[in-house]
Amino acid sequence: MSATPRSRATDTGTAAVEVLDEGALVLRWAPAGRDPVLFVHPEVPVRSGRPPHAGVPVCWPWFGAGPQPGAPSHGFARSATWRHLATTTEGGVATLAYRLTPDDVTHPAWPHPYRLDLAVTSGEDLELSLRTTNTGDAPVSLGEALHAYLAVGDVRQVTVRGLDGAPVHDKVTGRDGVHEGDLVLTGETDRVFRTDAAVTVEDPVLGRRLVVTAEGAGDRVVWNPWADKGAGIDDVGDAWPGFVCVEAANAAPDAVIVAPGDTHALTYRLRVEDL
Ligand SMILES: O=P(O)(O)OC[C@H]1O[C@H](O)[C@H](O)[C@@H](O)[C@@H]1O
Repeated sequence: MSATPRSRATDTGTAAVEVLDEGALVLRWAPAGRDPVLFVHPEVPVRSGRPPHAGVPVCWPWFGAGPQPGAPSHGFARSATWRHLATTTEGGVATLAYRLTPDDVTHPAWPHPYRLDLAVTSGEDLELSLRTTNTGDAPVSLGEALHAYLAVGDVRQVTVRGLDGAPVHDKVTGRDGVHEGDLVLTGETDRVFRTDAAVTVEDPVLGRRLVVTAEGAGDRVVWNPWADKGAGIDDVGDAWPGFVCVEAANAAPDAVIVAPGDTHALTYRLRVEDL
């Protein structure tokens, strides 16, 4: 059995946060007095060498299937061990800084020089800022996502708001269209919405509303595998009703081009409100 990955936990009294060095994955976050906001399977342990379906995986430098056959789903950053640069706390807010460069990991499917920085800020809100710097001398194409697993009481009872009017690609049916109204999930859901709108998840079971805002990302992805597909994912299994992924992404064909010397920033913010 593989080892438990190294994690860093900080509780400022305002919020508690835990981040794994592997994937720079925010595994847990909860403002003081609140239930956990991110999904983690209640019984299946997180293990080294296997990116968990939990917390906030960093998908980078592509989203979904890779540019070459055999390239890992969602890129190579989520299975790499990032360098922890610092943890600082000030006024009840903790910030953890992580970095990844080609000295740490490369992949033949994306053979470009880069510097990737993730700053995780845990206070009354959770904020993740993912900054990609092109340190080479040619433009690069970048796909990415901050793939948050939001913990909910029962995914069948939540209402996802904010997507009305957005062009949508349904990865389950292969169809394109325009989304109308609120989104209520009634089966396997895997949709890429071309919008940068704020998205809220109203959860009557836990009596709370999760508010997601993001910048630097042209897409919002909503995913839940439902029972059949969930059964084939060992750290989802029958816990599938306990989350909905609301991801901020630049998914193909909305990958971004980063010019030499430039930095592209993707920021994801999460807030909890009472219903
Ligand atoms: O199992 P993974 O590689 O972590 O991917 C989990 C899911 O991530 C995203 O939400 C994609 O849109 C889905 O198509 C994919 O199934």
